[in-house]
Amino acid sequence: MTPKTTFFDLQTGFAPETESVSLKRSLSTIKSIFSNQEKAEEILSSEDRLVYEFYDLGIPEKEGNIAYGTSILYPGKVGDEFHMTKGHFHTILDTGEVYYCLKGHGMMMMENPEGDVEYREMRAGHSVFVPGRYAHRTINVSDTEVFVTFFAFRADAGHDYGTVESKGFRKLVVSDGQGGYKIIDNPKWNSI
Ligand SMILES: O=P(O)(O)OC[C@H]1O[C@H](O)[C@H](O)[C@@H](O)[C@@H]1O
Ligand SMILES: [Fe+2]
Repeated sequence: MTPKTTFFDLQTGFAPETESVSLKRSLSTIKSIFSNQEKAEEILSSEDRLVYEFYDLGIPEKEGNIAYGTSILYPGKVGDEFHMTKGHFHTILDTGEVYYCLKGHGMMMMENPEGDVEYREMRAGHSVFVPGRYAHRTINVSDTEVFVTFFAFRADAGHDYGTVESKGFRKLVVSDGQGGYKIIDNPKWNSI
């Protein structure tokens, strides 16, 4: 490989000049992650919406490489639950990842197979190191502003979505009804 320069817009997170693709996750494709399924179906009965998108710069997934890009999480809620990413473990479980917030206000929610839960609030300028073994998802807790992060992790780590898809996360981040957020136990968390 040769060195690579990529411009990311600090306001939007977009990388307009690259040949890289932004992968889009609309509500219809991730609806099952939200706790209020009736609300998700109600929204989808009138129209689909883009929940987040992220850049995959196409760095080869081989040992020694670092994958990186931006993730752009649009504001919105499904019921009282804020827009969030699917979330995943890394296939190489003990793989850390670093996130740096470029814009907005969000949360990094993390949990490991032993059931330890950690979450960190993020605003522009904050970085969060997600340790190995922790599943991670980002959540946009603003009702109005996009939440933009830059991320980097070992390129061959892989994504394990299955565990989160079947069990969910132990905690949910929901509106407190007063313009803020609160963290609650996930009533549907499946420990089987
Ligand atoms: O993979 P998701 O849980 O849908 O999240 C989308 C993306 O968010 C991040 O920023 C990660 O570092 C990416 O590796 C990930 O694929
Ligand atoms: Fe990750």
